[in-house]
Amino acid sequence: MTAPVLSTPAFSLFPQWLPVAAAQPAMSAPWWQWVASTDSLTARLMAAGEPGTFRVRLLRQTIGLPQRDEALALGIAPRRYAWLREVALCVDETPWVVARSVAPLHQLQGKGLGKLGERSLGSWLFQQPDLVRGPLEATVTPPRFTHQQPGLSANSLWGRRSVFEHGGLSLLVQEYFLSTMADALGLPSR
Ligand SMILES: C=C(O[C@@H]1C=C(C(=O)O)C=C[C@H]1O)C(=O)O
Repeated sequence: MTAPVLSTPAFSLFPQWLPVAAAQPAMSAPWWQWVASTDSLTARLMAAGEPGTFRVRLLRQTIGLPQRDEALALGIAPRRYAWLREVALCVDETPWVVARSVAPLHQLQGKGLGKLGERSLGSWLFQQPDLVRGPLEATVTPPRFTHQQPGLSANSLWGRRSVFEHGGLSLLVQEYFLSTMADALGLPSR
């Protein structure tokens, strides 16, 4: 199926992020299963690969300024410092997904996220009984945070984002599915 919205030249006039339902006409059914799922992506990737081959590779964890669209998604001022975490979710040492998570610094106290290291943020999040996930949005624009690793950003097929709420913390999670994952699982190009 062709992409009625995403492939038109006018798409550049649309917001970068679309509600996932608005992107569905441009998305194959196999990709919809991944992009629109609301359960733990970590758990899904663990189940999709050979047992014991899933790993979170920490690319960067730091304190810095969020991108403008990230601040808007979190409802914070753009010049407000945030906790930034960038990872590659790997199966058998191959990155399948790259993710960037952003949380307002002042909400992080006592959460212990600084010590997460290469343990999955998703595994921690989905253990929280009061966890609420906001609406999913999708994009075809490649991630900016992997620009210095061209192999990663150039291979992004779909991106998605949503805000998790837990115990006074708002955490924006953005995940980009790479063509390496499509190749390994026999998924279509989009
Ligand atoms: C939100 C989840 O967490 C995943 C794990 C991440 C991490 O360790 O930084 C980041 C984003 C997600 O891809 C999930 O598993 O659904």
